[in-house]
Amino acid sequence: MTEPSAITGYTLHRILGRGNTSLVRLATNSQGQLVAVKIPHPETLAVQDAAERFGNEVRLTLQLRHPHLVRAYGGTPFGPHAFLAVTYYPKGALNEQLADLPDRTLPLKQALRLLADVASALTYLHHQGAVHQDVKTQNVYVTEEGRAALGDLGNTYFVAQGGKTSGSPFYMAPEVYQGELTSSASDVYSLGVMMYELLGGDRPFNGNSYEELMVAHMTRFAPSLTLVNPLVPRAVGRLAELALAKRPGDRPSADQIRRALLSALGEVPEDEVYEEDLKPEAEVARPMGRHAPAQVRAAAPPVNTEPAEEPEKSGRWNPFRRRK
Ligand SMILES: Nc1ncnc2c1ncn2[C@@H]1O[C@H](COP(=O)(O)OP(=O)(O)OP(=O)(O)O)[C@@H](O)[C@H]1O
Repeated sequence: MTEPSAITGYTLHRILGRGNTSLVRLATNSQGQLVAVKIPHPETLAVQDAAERFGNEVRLTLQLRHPHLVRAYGGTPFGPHAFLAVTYYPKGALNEQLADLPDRTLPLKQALRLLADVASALTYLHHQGAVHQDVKTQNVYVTEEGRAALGDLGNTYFVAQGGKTSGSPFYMAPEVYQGELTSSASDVYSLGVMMYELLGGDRPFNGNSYEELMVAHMTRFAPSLTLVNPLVPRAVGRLAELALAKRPGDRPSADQIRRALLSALGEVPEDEVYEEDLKPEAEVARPMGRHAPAQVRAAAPPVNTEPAEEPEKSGRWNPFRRRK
C-alpha cells in the first residue's frame, strides 16, 4: 500500500514533514486556501490502535474549536481515504524552530506569549473535561505573528468516558510513570516542563534512557526557574516550579498559569468565555472522541482492521516518542 496521491477537494503540493503516524503535505482546498493535509501512513491504517488514534485526532480536531488549538478544515477519520486538513504553519513545529536558534532560547516576551497561548488552549480543553496527554514542543505550531496553537489531539480523551494513558517521557508526570491515569494535572506538569524549556533554555529533567528519565521525574527537583533565568518574572517562575510538583493535587490549574503569564506580559487576564457555554444545552455537540460510547462511535465509518506490522519499529529509544 502507498499513501494516496489525491484527496477529493484538495490539490496536493510538496511534503511538509513526516511523523510516526502520517505524512503531511501542503495543499490547496476548494476555497483556494493553503492548508496542511495529514495523510496516515498505510501502516497506521493497518494497525487498529494507530488507526483509531488517527481517527480520534480527526474527530476531535474537527469538534474542538479554540483560537489556540490547531484548526481543522476538513477530514475523514477512518478508511483508505482518511485524512485531516488543518491550518498550514509555514514555520513548522516549535521544536523545529527552537532547534534552529543558536542557544535554543526565544526572547522572553515571545516565550511568555507562546506559553500563555498553550495554557489558554489547555484551559479550554480542561473546561471541556478533556485531557490532552501529549503537551510538548513538537505538538505546538507557531503563526507568523508569533502566536501558538496546540495540535495532535490523537491521544486526547474526555475524562467522563475514560481513556488510554499515554505520554512522552521528557514531559510525563511522576504519577503517570507510576501507572496512574493522566489528568488535567498531568497536562499541567507537561506545560511546566515546556515553561522550563522555553524560559530556562532546557528541560528540567534529562536522561539517556526511559528508566533514567523516570527516576529523574519521580525523585529529583528542578532548580528554581528564576535562578536559571533571572529575567523570568517571579510569579511565573513560582508557578512553573509548582507545575512540576510531584503530587498532582499540589499543581496549579492551566488557567492560573495562563493568568500569571498574561500578567507578566502586562495584560489584565480576563475569564475565557466559550461558545458552547453560551448555547442552549440541546445545541451543544456531544463528545465524539476515540473513547466515546460505542453507540456514538458506531456512526463513524468502519475502522480498517487489516493485520499488519506495527509502524516504525526502529530499535532506538526515542524520548520524544509517545509511550502507548
Ligand atoms: N499544520 C502544519 N503546518 C506545517 N507543517 C506541519 C503541520 N503539521 C505537521 N507539519 C510538519 O510535519 C511533521 C510531522 O507532523 P506530525 O508530527 O503532526 O506527524 P504525525 O505523524 O501525525 O505525528 P506523530 O509523529 O506524533 O504520530 C511536523 O514535524 C512538521 O514539520
